[in-house]
Amino acid sequence: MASSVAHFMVSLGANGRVVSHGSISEVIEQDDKLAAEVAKDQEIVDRESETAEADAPIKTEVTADGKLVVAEEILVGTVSWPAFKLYLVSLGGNYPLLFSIIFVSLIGLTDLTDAIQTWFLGYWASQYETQPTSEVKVPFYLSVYALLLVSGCAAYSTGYILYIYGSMRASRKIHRRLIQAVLGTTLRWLDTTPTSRVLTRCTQDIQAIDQELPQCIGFMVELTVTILIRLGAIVVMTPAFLLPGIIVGVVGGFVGRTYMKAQLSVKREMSNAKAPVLGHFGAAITGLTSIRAYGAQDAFKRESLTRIDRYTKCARMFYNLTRWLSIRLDVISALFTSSLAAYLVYGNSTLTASDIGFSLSMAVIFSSLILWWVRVLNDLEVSGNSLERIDEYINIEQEPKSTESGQPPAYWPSSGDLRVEKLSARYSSDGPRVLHDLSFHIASGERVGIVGRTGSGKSSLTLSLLRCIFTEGNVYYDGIPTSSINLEILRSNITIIPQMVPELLTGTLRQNLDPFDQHDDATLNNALRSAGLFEMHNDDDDGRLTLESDISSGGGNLSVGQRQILALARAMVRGSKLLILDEATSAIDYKTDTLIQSSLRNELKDVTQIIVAHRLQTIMDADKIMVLDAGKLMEFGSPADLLKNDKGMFRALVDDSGDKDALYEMATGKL
Ligand SMILES: Nc1ncnc2c1ncn2[C@@H]1O[C@H](COP(=O)(O)OP(=O)(O)OP(=O)(O)O)[C@@H](O)[C@H]1O
Repeated sequence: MASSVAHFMVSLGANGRVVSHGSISEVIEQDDKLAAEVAKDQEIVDRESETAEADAPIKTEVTADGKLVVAEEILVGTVSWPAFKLYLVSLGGNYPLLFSIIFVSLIGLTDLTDAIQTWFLGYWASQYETQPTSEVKVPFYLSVYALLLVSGCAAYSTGYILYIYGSMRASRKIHRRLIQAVLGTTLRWLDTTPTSRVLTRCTQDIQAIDQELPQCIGFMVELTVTILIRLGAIVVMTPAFLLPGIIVGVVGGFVGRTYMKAQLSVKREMSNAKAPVLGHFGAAITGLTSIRAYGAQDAFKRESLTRIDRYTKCARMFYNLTRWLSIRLDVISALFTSSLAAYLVYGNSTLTASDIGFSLSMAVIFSSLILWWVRVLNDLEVSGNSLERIDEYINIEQEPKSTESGQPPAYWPSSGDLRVEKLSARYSSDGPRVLHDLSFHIASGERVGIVGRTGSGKSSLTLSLLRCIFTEGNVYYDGIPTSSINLEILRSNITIIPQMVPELLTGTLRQNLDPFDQHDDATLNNALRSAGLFEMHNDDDDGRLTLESDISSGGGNLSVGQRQILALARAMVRGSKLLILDEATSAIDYKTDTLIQSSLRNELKDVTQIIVAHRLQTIMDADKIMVLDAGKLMEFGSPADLLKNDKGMFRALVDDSGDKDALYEMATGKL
């Protein structure tokens, strides 16, 4: 594979030592083992390229069906009532209405006592104008003032403590529902939704629900109540200012709406412009070595600056819009306050000096709060969009939930007997069928190899056994139809090693093999041995893997082959009656693969094994072989029987293989 680009080659042994080095032909000459592997590799590459060419029309057809359509992301401007209701209901627990009334009343009480305090100070001061100083009952006024302060504080803290508890409950509840919805969704939804989008919902959007949204709602309630109480106080003192007050509110609201509409598209543009800046930066960091190697630093810098410029333009516009809003609202509030002041000072008002002072103080606060109100409303809409998006995810399609009747008898499954009748499958309810009326029977403990061209439906068959995709027909596992069993029970009784690179978790090898600490060391070590891990290195190797070896996130510190071996060991430890291996040993060398297959054969005798393999050697000694083509079952029988059929597909596959003779020997050796 490397021969077209490499001039120099280094061959490494299992212990990481250099076995031979030099030009490609020299190394191959020196190392017989490598020479044999190169020859085999070449055959596989040749065969695969032939298969790929033959498969090309199928692939195009598949793409033309457009089965995998990534769902479009919804960007909403205003928060819809259902989404808002979700939050309010979670906030108030079992009594959302009562909760809202109590919270708003307590905040109202706080504001009322605050307004009365200001008025009371004026009233107290006015006593000195009508009575001699010595007759003013200072302890009385001081006590009333202190009482007002204390009751204001008490109402505010009670209201907020209640609210904080409510918002924590809402966060927890919404988070739990989101995670449950994502974990319980269909494979189809996961297929069509990019992981990054799910991550954003579970991190950025949840963060908005944890922090910004409750803050905004709390502020909004507080500001609205404060504004109404201040306006009410002005109107009580100067009823003529009811109309101007309402006009200020309406004009302020109108300016605020205009601002919000304009800034929404600017903000959207800003976030569109931000992603490319971060994306480009991330790509530059990842590809730093290549950038330096090709001397492309300047080009990258230029591109980065162009993207930053685009972002800055939007950010500047956003800043200007904020200025636009502040100037208008400041002018409106200044007009309101100054006209009220002019009326109170020069009009024929009968108010006392302290009442005039009180009214003016209320007017200043009232008009300054309008700007805040608009800003908080805007923030509420932004964080409300997160709520909207989470609400959308909470309502995504779900797999069937567990029911009482889906509980199988305690003895189930006592065997790995699998009977499939007229099984058809599709990836979406309206998508094309990928499996067509498959019927077969696999007796308990049998090893069945599945072969077929790329796209023939091998992986789809394994997925339909686990009910991961839409199926029709019947599958009986140990005599019970899988469609009648709760999904979690069905899946916990079938072990599958899927086609992709196995995922491992950060922790020790032991935690990966036995996450619930249910097995002893002997069982775990046996599984590792059977899976072929100890075959890969000598006992005295420094880097030898043991149960205590650390595994980094995703198994990043292990080779793909080692990860596959661990996945196999994990499957052995689980002890299911049905084991499905979907190209589980594709990254493992021939020798280790042979060893794994023999231990699968010898140690898992009573386990039904379904093996999808890309090497015919892996499944040549299976009890039965299933040949699939375009989702149809073409052949099913023992390898020896299938080889007898001159026109058979399996026979053709074996005859095309470079190892034809060895394969025949393996198949007939079983006879
Ligand atoms: N996630 C998916 N969504 C929609 N269609 C799919 C999906 N995965 C596979 N298919 C389609 O199902 C059919 C069977 O694919 P499948 O992956 O089962 O084949 P396979 O035999 O396992 O191929 P390979 O050997 O390459 O793994 C193909 O037509 C393929 O396009």
